[in-house]
Amino acid sequence: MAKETNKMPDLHVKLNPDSSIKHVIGIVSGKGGVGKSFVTASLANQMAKMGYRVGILDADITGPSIPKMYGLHGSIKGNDSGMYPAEAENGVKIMSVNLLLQNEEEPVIWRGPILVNVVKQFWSEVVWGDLDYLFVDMPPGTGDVPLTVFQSLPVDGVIIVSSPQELVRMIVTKAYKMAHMMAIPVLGVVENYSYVKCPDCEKKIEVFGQSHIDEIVEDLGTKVLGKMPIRTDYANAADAGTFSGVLNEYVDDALTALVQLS
Ligand SMILES: Nc1ncnc2c1ncn2[C@@H]1O[C@H](COP(=O)(O)OP(=O)(O)OP(=O)(O)O)[C@@H](O)[C@H]1O
Repeated sequence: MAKETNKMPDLHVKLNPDSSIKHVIGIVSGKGGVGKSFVTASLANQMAKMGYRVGILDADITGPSIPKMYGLHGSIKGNDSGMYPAEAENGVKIMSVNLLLQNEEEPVIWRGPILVNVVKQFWSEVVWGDLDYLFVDMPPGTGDVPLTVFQSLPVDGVIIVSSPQELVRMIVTKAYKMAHMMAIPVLGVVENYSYVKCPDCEKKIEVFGQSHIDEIVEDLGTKVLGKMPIRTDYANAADAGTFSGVLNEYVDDALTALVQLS
């Protein structure tokens, strides 16, 4: 009789043979619209500026916003080795379903198993080349795709993005616990929309109310890696497709955590 074992099966997918990736970082959030893609792209830009070779795997298949932020459209080429990611002006390599669609305004209405396979293919069939950091922009929540990324890719750590709102404790805790259950280290939390600075008097106005993130991270045993204000100049750059020129100055602690992985 076969011996019973408690060991979980290894579901890791093989990386494309023409690629080598030193660190895989998941950017997650418990709920939508908190600025996950914004934080992903901000970290990618800063790391690229520091001289690292950086890519973004857009795993937010049904709500992809990364290509538009960088002004990229349907430019994916392929050959027998695989698909080649698009390259932003600052050298960040990007793979997203929006770059594969003939009409990027067509909605992606795919069931979970198909979404999951696309994410795996973005790992196994994309010729990323040599990268120091691959950022995975996850869909919000704790569904099929985040689960697949955690099980199939060698994720070194996750950064949770949140906003200062009512339900934040529950939402951040869920994202934290999911990573913990998958044995993936949580590098910390970036709070977005923390405040807006009055252009006349420089006063910080907490539009979404007082932040509780410091207490929440302390309870969880993790740390705050940045508090980002609402910045219309950054938002305009994202809308204009010129985000590669944005060097977000509020994520320094996240950059330090990333560099320390090396
Ligand atoms: N700090 C900020 N200042 C100004 N605009 C911001 C900021 N953060 C995010 N935005 C804008 O808010 C919108 C939502 O951000 P983003 O797409 O990054 O959210 P998301 O969490 O990835 O969304 P989804 O859950 O749909 O994937 C975008 O238009 C983005 O440019």
